[in-house]
Amino acid sequence: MGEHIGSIIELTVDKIAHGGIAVGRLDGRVVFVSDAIPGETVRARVSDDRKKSFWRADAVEVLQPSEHRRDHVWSAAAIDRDPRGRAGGAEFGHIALAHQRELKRQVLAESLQRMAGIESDVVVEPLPGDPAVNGLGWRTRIRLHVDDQGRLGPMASRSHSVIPVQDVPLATAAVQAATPFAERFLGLGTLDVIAPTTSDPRLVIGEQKPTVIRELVGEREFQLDDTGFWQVHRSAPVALTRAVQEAIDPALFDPRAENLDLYGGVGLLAAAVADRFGAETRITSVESDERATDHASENLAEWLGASAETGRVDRWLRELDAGASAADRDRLRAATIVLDPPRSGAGSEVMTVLGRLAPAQLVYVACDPVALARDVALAAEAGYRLARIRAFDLFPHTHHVEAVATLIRG
Ligand SMILES: C[S@@+](CC[C@H](N)C(=O)[O-])C[C@H]1O[C@@H](n2cnc3c(N)ncnc32)[C@H](O)[C@@H]1O
Repeated sequence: MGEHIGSIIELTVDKIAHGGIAVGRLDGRVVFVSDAIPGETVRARVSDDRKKSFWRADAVEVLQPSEHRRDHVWSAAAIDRDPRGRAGGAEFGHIALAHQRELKRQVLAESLQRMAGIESDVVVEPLPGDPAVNGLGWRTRIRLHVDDQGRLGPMASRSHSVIPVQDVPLATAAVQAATPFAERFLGLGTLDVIAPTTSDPRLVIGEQKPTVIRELVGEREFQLDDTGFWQVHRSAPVALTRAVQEAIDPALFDPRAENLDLYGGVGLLAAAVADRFGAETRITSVESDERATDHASENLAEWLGASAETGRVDRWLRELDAGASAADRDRLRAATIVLDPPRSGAGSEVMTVLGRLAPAQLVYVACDPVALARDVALAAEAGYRLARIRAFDLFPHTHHVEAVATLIRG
């Protein structure tokens, strides 16, 4: 093993796998090929032959292009570059935008089918305005790294080397204009460029101390740290607010129940729930980052029944489960629980406790289709069924997709 690395193979790829990599076969062996589109015949350079069952390779030449192939939206990531020198973060940039959504749909539908036994007719919806600008200019935040000459760039898509760039076309015009491409940052690890909705763009250099910024979602303002989590697409906070509001079955919603917003960040989705169901709404937002919880407390201050607590969701739920009185359990059974976990998903411990608490409905916001499908399958073991699912292209030109699923008992 190792003797095939660097060799050029020719193959046709026929499907897309989780992670946005195309899959083909060579002499019966599965090969995961980056920068290829299902249906294409490509020449690819083998990058990993350590496993018996599959190899990895990077497309270097397209022999029979897909009708969906386009010039890459980012020259720094294009196929004419050596694979090790291609910028990461836009791995679908060579695919027509509508077809990117179709490939994301396939991955989501296939994950639900394979892991949870669910046939779904989910579609991936573009965010308003994106198709008209070919899915560019959406990132309100970028993280760039510094190379050994102090230049700025993303990591290469398949290595840990920094690829110096002169543009970041997925970023908003404000972020692009504020990015100091010509400057040198020798010795500094990272540079974040952030364009908040209420103030000028700002740079966060290395491990700089956090500064409080404000973001507008519709008419509502949220405070947060410039180093903290916020949805990246300029339209994502509004889109997810509406999607979560619509995902809640009002017939199952009880404003006086023990409603929860798990993995709550600075309270965006707790506010979405309280905004929809009014001043009486009780909801607790749970988040592990203490500073984010402090901001959430401020952001939720107008609702008397809304609060924010710092805690790891698994531990917090375990303690809730262990200490709940009969009356608490009734309020939890009547609850709507929104959860928006990181990429790894909620996982079995959290889903098991949720199953025991048996809330009326779960609204699961997911940024990873496989983690979602696994957790939907775990919820099914606890008696929940997938009542509704929508998916959104919150990350055009990447393989990422966001889904909002409603799970109800019975
Ligand atoms: C995908 S973000 C969602 C934040 C929020 N719902 C929003 O839309 O702005 C996930 C959040 O979960 C937090 N988090 C990650 N792991 C956690 C854990 N085990 N327990 C609690 N919070 C966690 C992160 O700090 C982050 O704020």
